[in-house]
Amino acid sequence: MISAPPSLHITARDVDLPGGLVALLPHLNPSGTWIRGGEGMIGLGIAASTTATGQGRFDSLSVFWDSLIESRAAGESGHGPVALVSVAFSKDSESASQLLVPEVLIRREGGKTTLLLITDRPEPDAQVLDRHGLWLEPTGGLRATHPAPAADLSEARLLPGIQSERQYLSAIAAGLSAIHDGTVDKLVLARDVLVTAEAPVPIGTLLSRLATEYPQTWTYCVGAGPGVPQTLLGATPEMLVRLRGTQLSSRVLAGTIDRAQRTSTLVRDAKQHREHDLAVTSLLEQLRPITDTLQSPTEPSVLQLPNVYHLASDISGKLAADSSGRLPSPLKVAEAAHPTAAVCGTPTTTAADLIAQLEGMDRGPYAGPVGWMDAEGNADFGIALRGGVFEDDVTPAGGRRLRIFAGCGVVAGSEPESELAETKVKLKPMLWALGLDP
Ligand SMILES: C=C(O[C@H]1C=CC=C(C(=O)O)[C@@H]1O)C(=O)O
Repeated sequence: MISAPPSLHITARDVDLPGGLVALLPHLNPSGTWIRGGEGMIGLGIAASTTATGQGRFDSLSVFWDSLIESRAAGESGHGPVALVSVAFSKDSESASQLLVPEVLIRREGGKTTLLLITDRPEPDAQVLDRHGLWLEPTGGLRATHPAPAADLSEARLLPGIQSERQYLSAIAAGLSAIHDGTVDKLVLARDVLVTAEAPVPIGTLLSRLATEYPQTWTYCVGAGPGVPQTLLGATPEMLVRLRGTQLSSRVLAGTIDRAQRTSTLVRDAKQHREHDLAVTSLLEQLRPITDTLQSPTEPSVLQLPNVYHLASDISGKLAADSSGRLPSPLKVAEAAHPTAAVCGTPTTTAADLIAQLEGMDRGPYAGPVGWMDAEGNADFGIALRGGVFEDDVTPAGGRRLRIFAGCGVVAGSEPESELAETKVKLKPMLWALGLDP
């Protein structure tokens, strides 16, 4: 854990980024990203960071963030810092929840690009940019100083994870028994697979592949860089909470078919709707105490991704202020919303206990909140799905191991073999980005 610097120096300027964020990614080694449809942000380096575990992980990250915002050098640019955050799924996880403030943030919104430099001491801008492989032309164009590294994934191999496919099928069968005896109504069971790469895996390249192929999703990364406990990355289609001032929105997904099938199969399937409705209900119940209004559509729509179709409900609402007029902080809202029955089950606590028993693994940040927040209380927290975690050991040739996760909602009527097949389709984006699913 790196402690907070006493004050951060922030400079901001508009820049030109002719090729956009995604084209720049392969040239860089990001410490964080959040990109969708070419907009969002790339973070480089780390100006401040912290980690937390346990029941109080949201609170610990919040306390660090509040003190960081308060102690920043005021008035330099009118811009506050931005933090990239990932929170472990479970209070019992050994994996660290992370908050990091990048030293360089390239942010693109509405076609406009802003460059933020956030340092713990005054330093020439050119020096900071050079450290991260960037150069700012006198005319305002932001350029990469290095060519993109070649990604040699020819030696990448796919290995079984903690559970074999057979064990996963048994876990689903056990989950179905718990549903039949009335212990739970829904349970989301996940499994992992392992990818080993002999050569280094350029993270910027992986992220740019995901962002290009899956533009409807949020391409996320938190933690790449020296001194950080883990690197989490992926491309999630699910938004836990998006906050803009008092406005809140969420995209709940649950109910899935392979893209090879017809959308009508999904729309007409009562089991898929039950699975979806439980996820929507859980989010609404969890957000109700901290909101003044909440609206959800009467019927879900169908979200089309290159690999799957999902039932989707876009929820919107207004945050409630407390008696002193203060809105809940972004991490408080994420904590209230997490975990929904899209990734846990119904009832939540019983489902979480069963998940821990039946999956036999630590989910780490998989299915936890991931995203960013700014000093004004705006935030995007997605759910860390369709992604994986780089393990910290590196082979002598610079090779890495990446653990990738996928899960499925199990309700009465679910069939273990179909759920296993669904996890394979959900693993596709990451495997494809790694050159393992041509
Ligand atoms: C748990 C995952 O997906 C969730 C989100 C969308 C659809 C889901 C489903 O149909 O089972 C899951 O609830 C995952 O991708 O690992």
